[in-house]
Amino acid sequence: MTLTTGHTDAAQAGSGRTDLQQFEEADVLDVDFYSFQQQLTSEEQRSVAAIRAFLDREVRPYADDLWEKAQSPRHLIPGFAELGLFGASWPETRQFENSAVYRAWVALEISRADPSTATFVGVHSGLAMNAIGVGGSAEQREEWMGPMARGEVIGAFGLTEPGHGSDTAKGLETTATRRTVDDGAGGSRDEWVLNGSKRWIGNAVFADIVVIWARDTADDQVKGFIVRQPAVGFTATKIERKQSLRGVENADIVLDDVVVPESDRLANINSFRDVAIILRLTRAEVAWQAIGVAVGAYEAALAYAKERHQFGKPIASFQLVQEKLANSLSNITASIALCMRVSEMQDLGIQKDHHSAMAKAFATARMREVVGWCREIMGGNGIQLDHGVARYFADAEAVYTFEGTYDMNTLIVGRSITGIAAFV
Ligand SMILES: Cc1cc2nc3c(=O)[nH]c(=O)nc-3n(C[C@H](O)[C@H](O)[C@H](O)COP(=O)(O)OP(=O)(O)OC[C@H]3O[C@@H](n4cnc5c(N)ncnc54)[C@H](O)[C@@H]3O)c2cc1C
Repeated sequence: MTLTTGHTDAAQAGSGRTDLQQFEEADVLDVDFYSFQQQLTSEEQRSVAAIRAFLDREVRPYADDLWEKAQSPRHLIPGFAELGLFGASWPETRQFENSAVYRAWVALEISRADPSTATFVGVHSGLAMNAIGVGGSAEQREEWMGPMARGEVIGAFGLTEPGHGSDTAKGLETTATRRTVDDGAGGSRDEWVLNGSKRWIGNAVFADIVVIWARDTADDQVKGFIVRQPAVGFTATKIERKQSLRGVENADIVLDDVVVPESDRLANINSFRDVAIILRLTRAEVAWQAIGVAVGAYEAALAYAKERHQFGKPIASFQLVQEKLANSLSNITASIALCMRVSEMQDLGIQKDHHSAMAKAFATARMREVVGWCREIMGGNGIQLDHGVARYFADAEAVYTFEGTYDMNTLIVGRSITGIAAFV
């Protein structure tokens, strides 16, 4: 059934098209409202298009199902590797020279299709590969980066502990004790003994290597260790009954006298300051992931608003629904503008902790508003997986919290404004 709104503009009457048809044809349907993607090179644009097509084919149709079953999309690892999703920022593993803005759009696209899949990729390629890329020696990079880019080795990143999330820099309790042992051939070798526990560690139940952050009992500084799996004394137990990012398999980890050779200690990590370099890089990408969550919800709500009729009209014709759609697109557009600059600053080598902290706090707060409005547009159907918004609505909560909560990122910005750290 074709509906009109009774609008009688002469030009429109001449065109013979209804208000709804004109609305459908208008370019406001494109979420890249200010054509930000024009900044990508043609090679980057082609790659984003190929990734989007893969996601539409292989991820979108199954995302709700995996979410319900609380399973990671492990079967897609070869496809992701072929598309160059792993290690795209590193010269030794990238498929072509690319910008941080390109990688950011890729993060947005994956999250737009499925935030759990984006987190799975983010943990492996962002956190674990960056830990080795930033903190590893030439030999460690040589050993791990290629196999990780090809998806032959999957990584996890173990920082958070049951008692320490926001205060890991100060509070980290997991210990690393260095010792020298007889090598059985008349010489000696150095090794480390790790003890403690970790919580929320993504991919850890099936990862081939888990980067564990622990405090050196000799100098009290945080060091990083590549723990090869399986390892004696290491257990990872899947966290069940999550209600957000269910497609990410998170684990509680126990380290009970886990022995790691000195050659598997990340050679260039000397304190938590070095860990912060990794978090700065990934935090900016999580801001883009948040935009993808908002876009996914917005697109589903927009389609629904045009289909769903109440009072004899599509609900998209009601001013209050249009306000929610307009505010959602404004939030998305403002977040993209902010995050574009942060990504450009990364390429320019001038991105600081407070820049990515502001992007993460801002984009996740705007995302949370968008998923709320989009859920509301769907009425009762908004709480059911089948209608396309509920998953984004639930997933937004974890994205708001991990890689530094909204509060902590805001306080990092506050520290840069005032020179006073409110969180020590
Ligand atoms: C789905 C998911 C995946 C994750 N994946 C990983 C992973 O792969 N690896 C990993 O290491 N970690 C991971 N995390 C952990 C994540 O980084 C932490 O949850 C996050 O840092 C917050 O820590 P917390 O949950 O312990 O909360 P807490 O630190 O206990 O914070 C609780 C509340 O107190 C507030 N708060 C704390 N301190 C202050 C302060 N000084 N001022 C004001 N407010 C404050 C916080 O903002 C928050 O609202 C993951 C978490 C989730 C949910």
